[in-house]
Amino acid sequence: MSLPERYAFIAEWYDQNAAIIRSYQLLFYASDNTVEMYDIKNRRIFLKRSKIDNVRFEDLYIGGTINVHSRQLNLVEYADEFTKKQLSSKKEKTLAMIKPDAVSKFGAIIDMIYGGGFLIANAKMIQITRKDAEEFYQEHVQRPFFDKLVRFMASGSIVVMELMGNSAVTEWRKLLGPTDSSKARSEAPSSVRAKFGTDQTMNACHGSDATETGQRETNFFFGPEKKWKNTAKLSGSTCCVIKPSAILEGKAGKIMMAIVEAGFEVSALQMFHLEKANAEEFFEVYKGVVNEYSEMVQELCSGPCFALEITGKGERTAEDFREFVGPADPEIARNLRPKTLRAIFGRDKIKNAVHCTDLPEDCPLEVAYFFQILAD
Ligand SMILES: Nc1ncnc2c1ncn2[C@@H]1O[C@H](COP(=O)(O)OP(=O)(O)OP(=O)(O)O)[C@@H](O)[C@H]1O
Repeated sequence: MSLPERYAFIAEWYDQNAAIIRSYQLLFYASDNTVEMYDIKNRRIFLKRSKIDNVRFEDLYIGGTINVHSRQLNLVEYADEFTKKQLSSKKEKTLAMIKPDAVSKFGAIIDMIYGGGFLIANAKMIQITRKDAEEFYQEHVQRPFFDKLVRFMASGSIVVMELMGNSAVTEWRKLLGPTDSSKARSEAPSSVRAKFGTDQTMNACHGSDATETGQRETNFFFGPEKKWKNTAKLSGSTCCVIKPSAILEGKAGKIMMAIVEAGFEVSALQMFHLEKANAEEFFEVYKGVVNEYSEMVQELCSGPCFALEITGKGERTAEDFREFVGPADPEIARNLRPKTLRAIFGRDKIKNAVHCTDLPEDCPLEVAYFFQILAD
């Protein structure tokens, strides 16, 4: 199907130096994936029509963020009727939740989500209370399984995700399969619940059941009203960041699976859309030390990244994980340490799949940077 020519959005950028929000009209030409921008206030062209590597048609939706020349732009509105008409029904939002029984399989589930063509716009691992679960599942309060359900939902960590895509609500429910995991195994054997569900209550994942529910439920977990406690331990752990290019290449779920298969535990997880200033601050120790510092910063803020807190090997966690990640240059890794993460998933020195904390003494700082300072 050939896509219509031009989509228009209002994009906002928070200019930290001037401490003001600047607004732009952003045009995306689908025929050649080029972007053009106008500064609305000054009525001037801001960016001549050009190709921006990491901006794809899939990333353009209201509430989404894109990175144009190290500026993180928030897409806040459609800028014309054509774009609104074309995209509002297509770019649907839904809540996906990995329930406590399947949290250990989060990598495989995230891999199925990317494989299913969804975009993950937001994600975090949290622990909810029984009261939160009662509020979330209030429509089921009269059902006989209510007590069992809310007890189960508060029994361990969960991962909540905002999925975007064409008919995301229906498509995600299709991928989930029937509510009862046994029925899923007989009727939809390749579904998420068939593969990872246990029974009728412990059925691996949740999905919103209608467009309005998708809006309400994503707002419940990602809106401004509630604060959620992440699951980071903040000690005895190390930090891993799955870089934007690896996510773009669809490798995030596979990287997570490999980490767990190697015997590590992921005790916290969150998706971040880093501003350039944050990426610079996070990589500060490499400034003036590593030649590729600017490119590393550029890569880290070029799109969403996943921050993971890694535990599971006691006092050896930091060193063992560093070993498992392998040399910074994937080419060298492929020659010397072919089983390491970077050898398998890295592309080049900058797009080397993951960052991990180098020195054990920096682990608490790096973990805290994501899970205390940046986390909401
Ligand atoms: N008959 C039942 N016995 C036990 N638990 C049930 C039963 N029916 C539903 N549940 C639990 O309550 C949840 C919500 O039920 P609902 O009918 O909304 O199912 P669903 O829409 O397939 O699942 P979800 O809303 O979690 O995506 C189910 O996912 C399951 O965990």
